[in-house]
Amino acid sequence: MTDSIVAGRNAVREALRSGSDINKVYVQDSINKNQVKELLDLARKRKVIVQNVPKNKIDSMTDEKHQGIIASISAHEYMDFDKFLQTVEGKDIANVIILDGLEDPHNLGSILRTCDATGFDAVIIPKRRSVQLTETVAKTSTGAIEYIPVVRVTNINQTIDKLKDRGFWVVGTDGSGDTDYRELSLDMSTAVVIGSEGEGISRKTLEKCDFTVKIPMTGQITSLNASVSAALLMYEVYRKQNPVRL
Ligand SMILES: C[S@@+](CC[C@H](N)C(=O)[O-])C[C@H]1O[C@@H](n2cnc3c(N)ncnc32)[C@H](O)[C@@H]1O
Repeated sequence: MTDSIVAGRNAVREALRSGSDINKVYVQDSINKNQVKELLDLARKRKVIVQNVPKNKIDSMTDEKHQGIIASISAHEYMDFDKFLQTVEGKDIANVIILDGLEDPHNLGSILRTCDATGFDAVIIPKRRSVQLTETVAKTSTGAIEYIPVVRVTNINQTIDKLKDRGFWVVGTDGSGDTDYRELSLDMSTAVVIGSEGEGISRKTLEKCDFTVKIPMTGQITSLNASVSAALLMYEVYRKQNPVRL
C-alpha cells in the first residue's frame, strides 16, 4: 500500500481537525457508528468522502491498530477551481485536461508529467469515483505534481459550463468521435476531456463537449490507453499553438 494512511480514532480526528488534504475516510461497516459519530460529523463538515467497507479491506490498507477507522491522506494539495481561474486570468490562452473518472494512479502520474512538458495549466478531476493524489501518482509524475495544479471538483459537467463561460473550447475524446483530432485548429483555450479506463467519458459529459474527436487506429485493439490518448491530444494542442516556423 503506497497511500499515506492514518489509522485509529485519535489519528483520524487529528487529521480531520488539522485541515490535512484527505482523499477519503474508510469506516468498518460492522462497527457501531455512534462510537465514531463525532468523526463522521467532522468529515461531513469538511466534505470528506466516507466509505463503509469490510474489516478485511481496512486490514489490507494498514498494519497499525485501526479501531475500525482510517483516513487516506493526499500526497499533495489540491487547488481550488476559483483559485485556478485566477491563476490563468491574465493569459491569452490556457489549457486544461479533465479526467472523467480515471482510476489508475500510473495514468494520472503520467498525464501530470505530459502536462508539465506541454505547458498545460491544470488537471481537473472529480471528487468521487476517481483516482486521487496518492504516493503512486506523485512517484509516476516524477516531480510534475509539484508544478501542475490538480483541481478537484464536485461536478465535472458544471465545471465544463464554467470553463465555457471563460472562453474554453471543450474537446471530448472518444474512439467513435466525429472528427479526427488532427483536424482541430486548437488556437484558443482548450479543455481536453479524457474518459475512464473502463467506461470512457460518461454520455452526459460527452454531450457537453463542443467537439468529440477520435484518434485514428488501424489495428485490432479498440482503444488506446488513457494517458497515451491524453499525451497525443496535449501534444496536438502544443503543436497547433506553437507552430514550427520553417
Ligand atoms: C481505455 S479508453 C476507454 C475505453 C472504453 N472501453 C470506451 O469504450 O471508451 C480511455 C480513454 O482514452 C481515450 N481514448 C482511447 N482511445 C481513443 C481513441 N482512439 N480516440 C479518442 N480517444 C481515445 C478516451 O478518452 C477514452 O475514454
